[in-house]
Amino acid sequence: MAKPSAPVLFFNSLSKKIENFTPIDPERVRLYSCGPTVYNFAHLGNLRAYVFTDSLRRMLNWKGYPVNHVINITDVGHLTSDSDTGDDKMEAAAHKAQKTIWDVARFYTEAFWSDLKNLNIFNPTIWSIATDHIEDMIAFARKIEEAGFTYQLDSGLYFDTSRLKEYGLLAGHREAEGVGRIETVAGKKHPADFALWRRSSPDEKRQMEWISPWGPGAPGWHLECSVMSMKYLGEQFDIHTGGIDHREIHHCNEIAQNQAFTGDQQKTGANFWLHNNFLVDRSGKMSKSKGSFLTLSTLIEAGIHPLAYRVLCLSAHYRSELEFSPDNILAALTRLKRLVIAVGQLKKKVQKKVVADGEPDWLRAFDERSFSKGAPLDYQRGLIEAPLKKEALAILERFDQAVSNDLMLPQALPLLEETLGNKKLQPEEQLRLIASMDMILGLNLLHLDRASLNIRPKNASLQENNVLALLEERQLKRKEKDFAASDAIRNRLSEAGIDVLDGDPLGWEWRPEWNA
Ligand SMILES: Nc1ncnc2c1ncn2[C@@H]1O[C@H](COP(=O)(O)OP(=O)(O)OP(=O)(O)O)[C@@H](O)[C@H]1O
Ligand SMILES: [Zn+2]
Repeated sequence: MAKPSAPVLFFNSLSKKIENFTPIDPERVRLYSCGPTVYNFAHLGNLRAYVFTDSLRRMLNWKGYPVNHVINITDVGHLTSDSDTGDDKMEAAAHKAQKTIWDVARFYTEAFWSDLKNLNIFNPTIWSIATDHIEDMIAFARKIEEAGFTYQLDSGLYFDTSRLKEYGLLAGHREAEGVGRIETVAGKKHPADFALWRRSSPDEKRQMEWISPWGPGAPGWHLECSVMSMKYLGEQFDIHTGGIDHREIHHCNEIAQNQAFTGDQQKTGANFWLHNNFLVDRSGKMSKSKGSFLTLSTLIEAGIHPLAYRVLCLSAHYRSELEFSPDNILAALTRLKRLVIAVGQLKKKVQKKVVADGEPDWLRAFDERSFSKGAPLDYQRGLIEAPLKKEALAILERFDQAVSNDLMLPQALPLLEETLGNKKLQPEEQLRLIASMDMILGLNLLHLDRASLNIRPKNASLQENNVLALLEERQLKRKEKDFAASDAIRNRLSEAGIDVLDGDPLGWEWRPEWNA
């Protein structure tokens, strides 16, 4: 366990209060995050949810806790509406693409994993795939049925929410706006009741179908998260995460299922329920159902490094809305570039001073591969932080307080710049501080270099070396005071999607132009 430090506090959606976090078992924090429905590419909003869970897990590891993290992949059962109406998202996507659901699921799961890698998000301890757990789901639903919490309709097996003393705790109460909004299915006793099993109708031809005691069909979407979280993390675990759109229905239903299954209406599945707010753009919540949406590939194709999006996410607290705009993402890219260039300069100074050849040991300890399995980071922190003196420790303490206080990353992030600008610190101390903080921020600052950040926009009609040659020519014209020629070059670059930055103190002379 790391040395005494700020207590970890989280806003718990269950109590709607900030609470002190103590793990059920200090030897292993158990964390479950609702995963994506793999019927399309993840949009930037979806990815915000996973930057959040990754930061959460990194913070817990940094604080000395080992973390057992499970994320599911929903490849079955999710309808276009969170209640039990609308099309099955996976079936509809497969029909449209004229592919099998399995092919669609595999394709978008891999695309999702690739996005996570580009965002420097660690793999969880377990990826649990919904369709690998159908037998478990049937057994779980049977137990709920035997306990008398269900009723059957032609369309399937339904959960009777009136059997619970307190359904909808997360949403506020039973008739809370979210719960009351649910559209109804014919025969349901209460609008909030939900399907545990959706029976295929005789005239329906579904690609994904399993035999069950309630006829052929597919599990209701909410079932998988109860089943897989309990299977891998136990009946009551530490933290459950998801976007706030899951708070009113999906998570209320998970809790209802957990309580019916265990027979204990005090149990809530997880002690802490944490919800990230939305990424929004001018038209509101970024959403797949809107048709066109932004993905990480959209950014990369525009010449924007994916970690600029991580910087953007870190700049807002996870419980606040975050606005996406071309200006915001380009500002985040500039911030990332400035950090990378400054850390690169620092690294050169340190390497020259400490050893003539090769990296010092503590820098080698900063290898993300060695801490990507959910293990605590005590050993790495020990090596990195051991020689820090008062001034540096004071910054580290402020960083600790920010990250421990309900993951206040927008307060933690500027401490990078503060460290880099602090003249009282030795370069080595600065670099050690950055290394420690980046274990949570995940910006890969010690390994990125300036060249890797200059991604040429896909549509740019110029090659990288042409850009540089034109920039040099422009500098020459400016020196010769031939401003007409220099402006002409600027315009030419602009037409090619390149925005020239004059007077950039770090000498990063261009950035992609982008108008989404
Ligand atoms: N705009 C957003 N901002 C932040 N998180 C979001 C946003 N939209 C969805 N999420 C979260 O992304 C995660 C993955 O969601 P999932 O793949 O089920 O999305 P979806 O419901 O298909 O997407 P959409 O809501 O766009 O149709 C969930 O935790 C969800 O709450
Ligand atoms: Zn879920």
